[in-house]
Amino acid sequence: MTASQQDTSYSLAEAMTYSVLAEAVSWPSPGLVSAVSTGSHGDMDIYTFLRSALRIQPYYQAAARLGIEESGDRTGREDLFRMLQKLGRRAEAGMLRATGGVNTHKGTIFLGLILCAAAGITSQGPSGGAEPQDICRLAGGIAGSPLRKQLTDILKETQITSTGGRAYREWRIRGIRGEVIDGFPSILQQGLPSFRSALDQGADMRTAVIHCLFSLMSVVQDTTLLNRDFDRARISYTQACALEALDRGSLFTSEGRAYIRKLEQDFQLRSLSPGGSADLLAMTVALHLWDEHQGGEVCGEPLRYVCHSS
Ligand SMILES: CC(C)(COP(=O)(O)OP(=O)(O)OC[C@H]1O[C@@H](n2cnc3c(N)ncnc32)[C@H](O[C@H]2O[C@H](COP(=O)(O)OP(=O)(O)OP(=O)(O)O)[C@@H](O)[C@H]2O)[C@@H]1O)[C@@H](O)C(=O)NCCC(=O)NCCS
Ligand SMILES: Nc1ncnc2[nH]cnc12
Repeated sequence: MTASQQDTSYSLAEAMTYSVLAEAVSWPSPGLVSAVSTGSHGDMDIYTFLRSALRIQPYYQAAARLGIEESGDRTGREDLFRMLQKLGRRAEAGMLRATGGVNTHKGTIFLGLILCAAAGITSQGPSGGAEPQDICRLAGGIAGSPLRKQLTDILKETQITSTGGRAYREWRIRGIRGEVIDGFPSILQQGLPSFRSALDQGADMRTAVIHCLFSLMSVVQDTTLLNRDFDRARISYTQACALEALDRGSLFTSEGRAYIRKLEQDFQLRSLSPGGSADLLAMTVALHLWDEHQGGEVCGEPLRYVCHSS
């Protein structure tokens, strides 16, 4: 691997880690952990997320390197996914050591490794491109087939342990797997447009991040919401609340901000935590930063949007 390719893998991973941290610290985020709240969680706070995100960064870089290497010798997408799975399990083990056994970023690891690998591949293309739609489509190409097989296998299992697996068997809700299989429609159709629209209106990073969160919450089939109470109405309720927040102007109006403050209390009372939307939010920010900087140095120099919020 050349020095330039090493630099690219580092920059991709740095932007991904920045995005995971930006998601975690931003507020108000009903039910989620932030810099000012532990949301619906009694077992983790923002410092748990800081430790977890920094532990995961080397695995994001390793995934980007796998993508860069794959783009050269074409090891084949099934082999690449198998290597990412092994990396994902090691990253999860590292996360659990860093958090004392708490699941902060299981979904963020899964999504981030696949997207970092896809971004590694596109970075080696003729244009060195980092177009979000190209990266998301490629990510779906890497993981789609094995994930569709996982869903088929779930229907044959007698003992389903994971929430996502149960949701698929009971209601055919595909959750995180569906997002990847379909090439991240929630990000491309909702998350990225709302994030960029907020930034273009002059919003600071925190405001744009939270506006994007509500945009994602309004459409995502987030099976995390089923962890505490396996009732699919929790998904539709969360989507309806997010839509209402957007209709009232999101963080851009006093009415929207007042409604969101009420949601924070309501989600804690109902023990709702939209962790899946939080994962997709982090991925949205990373795709935006990659596109802004075409895989070059992202966080090492003042960014138009990041320094805007400083
Ligand atoms: C492929 C897997 C990730 C699938 O895992 P699983 O079968 O367990 O599926 P789910 O339970 O449905 O989802 C797992 C996590 O994925 C996030 N998520 C859920 N829905 C979506 C969605 N629609 N879009 C995107 N992401 C989604 C979510 O993760 C986040 O929430 C977790 C924190 O919330 P919390 O409520 O605290 O969760 P818990 O602590 O578990 O509950 P409590 O104890 O607090 O009550 C955190 O993980 C966030 O990231 C879901 O939790 C899995 O099979 C897998 O990882 N496989 C191995 C690795 C692999 O295959 N890698 C391939 C390439 S890397
Ligand atoms: N900020 C956050 N709070 C709770 N769960 C999460 N999963 C991902 N980000 C999260």
